[in-house]
Amino acid sequence: MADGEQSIGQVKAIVLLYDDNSKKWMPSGGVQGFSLVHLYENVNGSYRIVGHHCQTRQVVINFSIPKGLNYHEATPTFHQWRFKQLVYGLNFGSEEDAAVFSAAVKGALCTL
Ligand SMILES: CC(=O)N[C@@H](Cc1ccccc1Cl)C(=O)N1CCC[C@]12C=C[C@@H]1CC[C@@H](C(=O)N3CC[C@@H]4C=C[C@H]5[C@H](C)C[C@@H](C(=O)O)N5C(=O)[C@H]43)N1C2=O
Repeated sequence: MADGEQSIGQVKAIVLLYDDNSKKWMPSGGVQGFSLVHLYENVNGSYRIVGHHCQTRQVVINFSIPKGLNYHEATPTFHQWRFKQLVYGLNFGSEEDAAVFSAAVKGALCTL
């Protein structure tokens, strides 16, 4: 978390990237498993989705939310979005976590 940022939501989710060649969802950072995914709000009004893998502590996602992002809820526990040739997927541990995170992202999007 950079200075001037605060977490306005955190959930556990598996962070995935879609591999167009193999047509498969691959774990971001190459290691299967859950990450702690935060939605950070910056004092400058911007938002980032940042996730750290629970075992490796790697940063597996560091995504600045652009105005007008199409955040797609494919299923109650799998949400996804496209940005610059990348497709991100969040596979949540529960429908509750998914709903909490989705509400936070949609709340952020409506301020952009
Ligand atoms: C117009 C457009 O871009 N549309 C995108 C979706 C989108 C819409 C609007 C805005 C943005 C985006 Cl991104 C699209 O359709 N895309 C983006 C790339 C891939 C895909 C294309 C085809 C396949 C077909 C099926 C589905 C898929 O991938 N789904 C379904 C749910 C299901 C849930 C969980 C995961 C699980 C973790 C592993 C695996 C499993 O279940 O084994 N799996 C899945 O199979 C997961 N696809 C897609 O999402």
